[in-house]
Amino acid sequence: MRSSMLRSVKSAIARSSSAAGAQIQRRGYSVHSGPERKVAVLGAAGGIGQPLALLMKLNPLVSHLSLYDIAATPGVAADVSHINTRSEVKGYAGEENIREALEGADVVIIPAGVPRKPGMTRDDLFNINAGIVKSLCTAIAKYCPHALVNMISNPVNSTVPIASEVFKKAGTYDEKRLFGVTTLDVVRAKTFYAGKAKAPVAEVNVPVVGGHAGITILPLFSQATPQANLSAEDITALTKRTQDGGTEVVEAKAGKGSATLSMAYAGALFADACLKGLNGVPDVVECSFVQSNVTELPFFASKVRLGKNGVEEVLGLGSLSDYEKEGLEKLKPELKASIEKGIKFANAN
Ligand SMILES: NC(=O)c1ccc[n+]([C@@H]2O[C@H](COP(=O)([O-])OP(=O)(O)OC[C@H]3O[C@@H](n4cnc5c(N)ncnc54)[C@H](O)[C@@H]3O)[C@@H](O)[C@H]2O)c1
Ligand SMILES: O=C(O)C[C@H](O)C(=O)O
Repeated sequence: MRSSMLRSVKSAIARSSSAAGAQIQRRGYSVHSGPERKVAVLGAAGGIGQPLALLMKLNPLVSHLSLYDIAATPGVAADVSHINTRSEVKGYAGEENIREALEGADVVIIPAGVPRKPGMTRDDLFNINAGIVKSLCTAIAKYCPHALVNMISNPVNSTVPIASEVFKKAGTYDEKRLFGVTTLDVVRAKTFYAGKAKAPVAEVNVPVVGGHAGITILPLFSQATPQANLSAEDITALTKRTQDGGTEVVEAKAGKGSATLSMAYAGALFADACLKGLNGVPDVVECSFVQSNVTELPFFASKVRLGKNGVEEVLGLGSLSDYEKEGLEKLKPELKASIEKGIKFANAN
């Protein structure tokens, strides 16, 4: 009697843990734990940093989670560390601790820096965030030069070029290891398209190319799947909404910052893809702002195949509609200027 009860309890536990595994898979996380991987989040006490720390703690691919900020990280780390998942969590506060925070990191995610307020552009953040990114990348070059760097801090169109120049100066630059995180643009494009096309959102795919600010964000709805017969007006409205998605959130938050929760989700998805690539999972493809030959611009967001060394292949744009071709030509001058601004800053300071 007792042993049959024990058997039914055991099978109930097995059923519920496989259901939990299936749920994790549905959320887009891997269920396999894989080799030891250290992930560092710089800016971990912030609006993005905290939920991102939570999501990375839930990721079974992470064995060590390092949470760094100029202050307040011990509290975030203590809190997150109580979650009963694989990774060991450590919090580091202050520049004197950045070495330990970074040493051994496989992936470094950077959401450090100030967010926008209503009426500001991302470029208005340049004066503060450029210096923050430069100092953090100087530390990365010293303490974990082989890590994959996921740059979230805005303006991404300039902070990625800044990082590349810092790494070049330090002699550690590897274009395969530097990524501007544009996943939130893809997440938004998928959500908005699914709504308009009345398609199941989990099945929708939309590549987003270009950069990460206003018209430099170019969603390619002509390549969206599943295909839907949307009118030109619908495509224009969807494009505009994707390009203005960040501003929509900034205005709704009315002075209390920009997207944090959706960004943490997007940042966690992109970091998960980087980890899968490092672990040798085949065919991991995400859009990202990387060094590129896809256009004449030195950096450009497009689909990228991720592998054991970071970028394995930068994929081309595929065929574009006339509307998208026009958008591509329009975005180039702005994106070029933002890239040059970043390079100039890094070399002058
Ligand atoms: N790429 C994207 O799609 C995307 C999306 C949303 C936000 N962002 C950008 O992410 C950045 C952060 O946004 P947030 O809402 O989390 O801001 P926040 O102000 O809430 O948090 C930023 C954190 O960075 C920390 N910080 C500042 N200087 C630092 C330094 N030198 N070293 C380590 N940490 C430092 C702050 O202490 C703070 O905890 C902003 O620049 C924002 O524009 C990018
Ligand atoms: O819009 C912002 O300032 C933050 C971020 O770049 C976003 O797209 O939400």
